[in-house]
Amino acid sequence: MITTTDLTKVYRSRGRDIAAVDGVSLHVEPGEVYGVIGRSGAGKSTLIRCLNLLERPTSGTVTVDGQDLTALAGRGSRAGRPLRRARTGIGMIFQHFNLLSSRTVQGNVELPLEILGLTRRERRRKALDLLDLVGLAERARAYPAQLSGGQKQRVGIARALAGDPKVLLSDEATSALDPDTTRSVLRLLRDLNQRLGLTVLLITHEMDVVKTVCDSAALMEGGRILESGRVHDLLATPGSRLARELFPFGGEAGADAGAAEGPVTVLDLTFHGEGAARPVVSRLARAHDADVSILGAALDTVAGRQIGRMRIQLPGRPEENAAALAFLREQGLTVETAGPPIAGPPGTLLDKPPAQAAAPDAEAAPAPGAPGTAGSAREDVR
Ligand SMILES: Nc1ncnc2c1ncn2[C@@H]1O[C@H](COP(=O)(O)OP(=O)(O)OP(=O)(O)O)[C@@H](O)[C@H]1O
Repeated sequence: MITTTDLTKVYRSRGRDIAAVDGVSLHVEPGEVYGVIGRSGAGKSTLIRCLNLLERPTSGTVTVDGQDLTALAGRGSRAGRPLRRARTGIGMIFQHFNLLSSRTVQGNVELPLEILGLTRRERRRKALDLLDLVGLAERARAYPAQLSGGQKQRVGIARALAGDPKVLLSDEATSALDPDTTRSVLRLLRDLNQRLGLTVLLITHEMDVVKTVCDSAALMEGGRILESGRVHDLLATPGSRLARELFPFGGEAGADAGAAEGPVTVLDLTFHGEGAARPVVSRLARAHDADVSILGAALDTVAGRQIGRMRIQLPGRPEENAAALAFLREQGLTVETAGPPIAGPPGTLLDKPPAQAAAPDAEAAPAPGAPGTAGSAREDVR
């Protein structure tokens, strides 16, 4: 539904060129919720503004619903007619809602309908339908100042849907909202995505947003995409920074490992699926007479599916534990041999260089299983 090819946006500032977006190639499937996550300055806002040609890219292409927008003339408010028409198929919502304070809720939703040339009656009917869709029909006559943040964002969403778009772009739409309101707005986005078949591309600095609502995600840094893919595939990818950020292992992973005598093997296990818990670790201990230490564990729901992660330690070098690794893989777990124990709080990996290329020793395979303790906390990578 959205494809960018080698998209680049260079700003010239104080005699220096800044590549805010640097060769980004993304592919967003129809009907998916796709999150681009990164810290402040990563280039997310510039990227999203290039997608609907609010900013004209320096080079590269943007195709939305089969149409190459970069081939159409103009940008921002100076877009030519074909680009303006194409833009009606792309709704956008903003962190600070961007509502007109002098207009009622209904008036705000009617604004794009006026521009589209609907009659007063058509506008009224459509605006009320849209407000109903976002659960705000009874506040149609209120003014923005009389609404909560979550209600304002719902108005923003209703307004963004006025042109019956196939694509909704969300520019940090929940960043100004508290966690409960964030969840309810994300639920609404997911609901609209499913009911209307709407493709949603959102940018965010909050891992929790990706974890709650995204089917796919990309990690952006320094204008580039470092990693991207389906969230569940990323969770099964050894060395994935996004997976580690999305779902840290929990506890003080690695805290005890340094105390071990002699060489050890530290393994990161990922359990997929919602089947009954299988006591894989105790079976491993029995079958291989292994002294297994659990260094950290967490169970959580990511993109609607239950996932468990666990870090364990076995005595001996990895080559001495080959049979144990094979046993774990036979159980359908994704197994990654961790390097030296990783200490430090979750949420710090985005500050580090990209992960090494995937180690060859892990496989994605759905399997039931349920390790340890509570899920991870909200992660803010800004
Ligand atoms: N109009 C501009 N002129 C010059 N530099 C710009 C302009 N807009 C953005 N930049 C620079 O491009 C880089 C990316 O900025 P951008 O706002 O896209 O990042 P971001 O990930 O959205 O961060 P934030 O969440 O803080 O908005 C930054 O270094 C920023 O200073």
